[in-house]
Amino acid sequence: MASTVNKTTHTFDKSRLDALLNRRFFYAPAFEIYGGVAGLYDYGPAGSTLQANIIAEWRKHFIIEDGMLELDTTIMTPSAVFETSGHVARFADWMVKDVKTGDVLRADHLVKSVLEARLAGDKEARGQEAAPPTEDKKRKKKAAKVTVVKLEDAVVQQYETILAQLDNYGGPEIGELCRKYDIRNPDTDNEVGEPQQFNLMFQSSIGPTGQHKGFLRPETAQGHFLNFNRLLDYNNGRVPFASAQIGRSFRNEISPRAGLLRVREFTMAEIEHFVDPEDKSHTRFKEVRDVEIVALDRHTQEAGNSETRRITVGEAVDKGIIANETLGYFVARIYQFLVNIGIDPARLRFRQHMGNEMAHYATDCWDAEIQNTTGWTECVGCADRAAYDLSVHSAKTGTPLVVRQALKEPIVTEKEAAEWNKKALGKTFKQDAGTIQKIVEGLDETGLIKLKGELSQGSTTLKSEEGKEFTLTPEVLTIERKTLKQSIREFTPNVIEPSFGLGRILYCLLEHSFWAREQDVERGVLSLPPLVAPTKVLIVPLSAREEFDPIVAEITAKLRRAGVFSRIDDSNTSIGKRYARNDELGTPYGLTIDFASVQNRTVTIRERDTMDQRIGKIDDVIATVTELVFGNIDWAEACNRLPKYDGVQAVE
Ligand SMILES: Nc1ncnc2c1ncn2[C@@H]1O[C@H](COP(=O)(O)OP(=O)(O)OP(=O)(O)O)[C@@H](O)[C@H]1O
Repeated sequence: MASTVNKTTHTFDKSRLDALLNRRFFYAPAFEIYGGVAGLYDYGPAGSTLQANIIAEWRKHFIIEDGMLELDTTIMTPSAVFETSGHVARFADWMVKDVKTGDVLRADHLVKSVLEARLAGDKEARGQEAAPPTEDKKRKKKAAKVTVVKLEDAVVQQYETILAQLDNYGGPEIGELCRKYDIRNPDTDNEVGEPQQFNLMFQSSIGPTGQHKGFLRPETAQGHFLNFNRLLDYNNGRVPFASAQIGRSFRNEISPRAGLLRVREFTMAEIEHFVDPEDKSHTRFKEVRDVEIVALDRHTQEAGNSETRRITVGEAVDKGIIANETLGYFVARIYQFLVNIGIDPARLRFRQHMGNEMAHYATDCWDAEIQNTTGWTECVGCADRAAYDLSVHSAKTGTPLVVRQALKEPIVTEKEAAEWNKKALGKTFKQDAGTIQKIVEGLDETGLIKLKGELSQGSTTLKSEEGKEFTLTPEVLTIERKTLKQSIREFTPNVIEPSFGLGRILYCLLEHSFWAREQDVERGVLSLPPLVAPTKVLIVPLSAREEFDPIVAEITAKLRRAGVFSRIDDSNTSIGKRYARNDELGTPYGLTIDFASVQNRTVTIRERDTMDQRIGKIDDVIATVTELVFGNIDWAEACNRLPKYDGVQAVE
């Protein structure tokens, strides 16, 4: 970590952060000069590099560390794929319409915002917020239409229970809540109609005829499943293995109003870990057993509250709170990744899905939620999807998507088996022969024993699905007990899926990193860790005089060779202003080049958060800053190596 600095006195101000992100072009509404489109954003240089650095760390942390197989599959997907996966029927959210204006709102979000606003109004009425409201609180209050009204205790309790269980409700239940609690459109105060489902996929057509329906994918997962056989082959036919993909996804969100937290086009990073359904242990689980997370489990929420507990991943798996080791392994690795890139661990929790919230086929699901000014937001989903996806694609296409495993010890079993006299079968039953064989193949052990008994008495009668009857004799069919040796085990693997939304993570990281110095509240500082900061080192020559050029060139080249991304700021403003500008960009270190640099070959290094400055010989400072950037040392260690700069001294 770079430094310790007291940022606690600073009150977070979202409007200042938004202004900074816009001013420094981290991101901005797309097509702005055409009026923009809700839920579409462009990233500028700082935002793009920040995202690229988060992705680079993601690749290192997951793909390289666990030898995952990387994929890049298509976005445009034929309709059949999403019909089979269930997206065409079920990838939908509930929306409600304002009965007078026709404005469309996402139903669960409406209930949440209205009830939260009422609870905030109640809290204020009860005088629990003694401190005078800050600008930010006033702004939020206005946006959420908070009116200060004290509620009955029982009503407060009901609202809290509803909010804890909101993700568990379907459309009809949400409709009932709207009526029961008089939930209206906050913008107009009009009533809203019954919730209706709205499919979130963007539809398109492939080719000029318009006959081949397609969709822009709403997640990258299907590309992994459809390539399963090739991936399995690439992995020498063995499971477990994981595939990973980083790419764009598209969702036609109902009313995206939360900046990067809810957009219509975004970058996802997804892992599909294929595992034997009978053995979901993980060989590296012991390495993460002691990782402690804040967990909000299913039972707590279903009982109507939101109390969390600290628990190690090891204990959670041992007690069956997290379903299996592989899921636990990923929960821990997700925690480590998010904290490494700078997410505040005090504002990170893992929330388990409730029964109704989870897809019907999933066995367990945990969301990494990050707290920000809008509340707790799911940023990573981590689900055990069982064998659902591979099974449905296999059934639809007739392509087996299975693992065949040679058994160490063959399994020997005794079974009743049908023995056909094919000639007699064909002669007697002609075109019905196939149907008859199918009926017998479909019988279980008990059915075959029954048949055997009947045949031993002379004949048996079978009935087809259509109700046609066939009488069989021992001349056509006999049932015999046989010893069978099975040396191959065939199974459909289960899938554990961690799914990351990079925009949500990036935005929460910006919120967690943002603060302002007491002496300069107008400007902000982004305390991004060097690992992800867009620029690692700012090179600041005292002025644009030519005599500094050779040293600037030398330092730039040496940093480049060391793999440290730097930028030069030789603009015509004071050094203080140049540093302030780069504090806003999150640049962790600055090197100042002045006349002493030319005379004595010294430079000063400044740390962003403390503004502490140290001085040293050029090569020593470059070596130190390189180690700082790569996280090998912290600022305290840098201070041991380099003396404090008091503004005048030179270094021998
Ligand atoms: N509209 C969106 N904008 C930005 N990121 C998104 C959006 N929808 C999903 N994501 C990201 O993709 C990840 C995986 O998607 P998933 O389908 O689990 O989300 P979800 O449960 O549909 O999210 P929500 O309930 O918030 O709509 C999420 O954890 C999130 O980070």
